[in-house]
Amino acid sequence: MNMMNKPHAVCIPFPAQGHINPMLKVAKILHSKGFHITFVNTEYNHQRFVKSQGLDTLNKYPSFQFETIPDGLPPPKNLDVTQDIPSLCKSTSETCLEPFNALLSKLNHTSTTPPVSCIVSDLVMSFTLDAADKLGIPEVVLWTASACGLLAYVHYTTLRQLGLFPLKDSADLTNGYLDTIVDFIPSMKGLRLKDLPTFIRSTDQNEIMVNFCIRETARAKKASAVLLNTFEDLEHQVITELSSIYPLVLPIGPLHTVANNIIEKDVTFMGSSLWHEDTKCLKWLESKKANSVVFVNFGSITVMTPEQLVEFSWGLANSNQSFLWVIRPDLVSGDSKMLPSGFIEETRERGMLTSWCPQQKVLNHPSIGGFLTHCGWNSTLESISSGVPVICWPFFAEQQTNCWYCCNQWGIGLEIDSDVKRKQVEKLVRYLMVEEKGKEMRKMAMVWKERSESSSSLFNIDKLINQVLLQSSGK
Ligand SMILES: O=c1ccn([C@@H]2O[C@H](COP(=O)(O)OP(=O)(O)O[C@H]3O[C@H](CO)[C@@H](O)[C@H](O)[C@H]3O)[C@@H](O)[C@H]2O)c(=O)[nH]1
Repeated sequence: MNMMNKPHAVCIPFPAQGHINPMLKVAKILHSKGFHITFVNTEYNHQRFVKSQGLDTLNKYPSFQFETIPDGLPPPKNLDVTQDIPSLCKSTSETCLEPFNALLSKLNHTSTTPPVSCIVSDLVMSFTLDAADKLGIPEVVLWTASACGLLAYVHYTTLRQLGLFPLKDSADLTNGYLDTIVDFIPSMKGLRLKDLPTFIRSTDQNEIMVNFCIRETARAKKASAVLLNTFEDLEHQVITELSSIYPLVLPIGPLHTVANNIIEKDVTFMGSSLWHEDTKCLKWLESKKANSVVFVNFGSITVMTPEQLVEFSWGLANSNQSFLWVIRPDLVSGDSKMLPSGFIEETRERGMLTSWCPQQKVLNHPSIGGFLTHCGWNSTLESISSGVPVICWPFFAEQQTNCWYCCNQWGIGLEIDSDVKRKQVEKLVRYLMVEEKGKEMRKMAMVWKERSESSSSLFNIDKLINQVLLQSSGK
């Protein structure tokens, strides 16, 4: 197709690793289907992206270009950290519309680029809907977390109406109140308040994240479609419920495996990590027996205390199992970030530590038998599509909801108490890796892997392109 006649999708993720990964997959899929792509990062993340991927890689294809807008925050001192999420939510919603409008106008006045015909935005960047409105082009929004997470956020308003948010007293955080069963969210019976996205655990009715989530999930109703990085079998009831709330809901996941079926070789070269990936661990995994290694990784945002680091360390050491543990440079809060003395010596023969790894490749390695995870949605879905059961230590946001589904609905998860203790880590790791029940969970995870491969997501991607993006742009 002549370059100037191509439909042109501007893809804009929320500026965090767990959002960039799935958006880049969508962008690559659309590129393979003939779209010209402009991928918009924040200036800060683009610098990190250039550092980890290399400028040549990013500039390789004229029909897949990168642009930036400022995030509205002062630049962090360190180039390798995840920025504060509430601050990013506030600043993107308050400051990004103007530079985004200016960027769209620039693209529309560039003679070598086809006019922008649609926007694919993160659902939590709803300022972009105003930009699409101004240009009279369609916008679809991508929800990068679980469908159950989205439905729970949609019901934040109900929690407020019922007086369950804000909490009456901070004592409610510890006195058992969070065990209250929530019975008013259709298709999500049996969850407790503590299984809902964590931002409602506050006595402040102006809590930034609660108000942000209420606003963004409501504004998404204006989009032409809501894309979900999940698959029908996994979250059927929740997806049906969401379809009664939003005009068009399209499950198109797991994006990382669906994309493998579609993406042309040309753009597979480009990774999406903001950190440099250490690939030595893949070699190390080669030396291990099938299903014998626990993979430990808490995503890009989780922060733990030095005490929690110590409990995990001794729990892993005492389990006597092999492990690959990713400790991000900013994983531990405070000044004392040391692993406990004696830990390295004790685990030298069976433990490997690194600071960032190619996670999907690791999870697909035959040596991996279990995943100790924070239950970020990408990690959960990557584990499911690799047939690997999980031990969950949810940190914040909708990770608690994902954990509940892993443990109570999908049969692939065990939960570690938030106040983590070494004894429980040791016990659950051994349970998963050695005991019969753990083997059953691994079989269940394999069932989900197969179901994820035969999902209707490919059909939904065609529907997205033919009935939404191309229809409305007249291409
Ligand atoms: O060493 C590593 C560590 C992580 N990853 C990748 O980084 C992503 C991490 O995403 P996720 O597991 O979802 O964790 P977070 O970074 O914490 O994700 C944020 O975004 C998710 C999607 O919206 C939400 O589900 C989470 O709650 C939110 O914290 C995944 O694709 C991983 O494969 C790597 O490639 N290498």
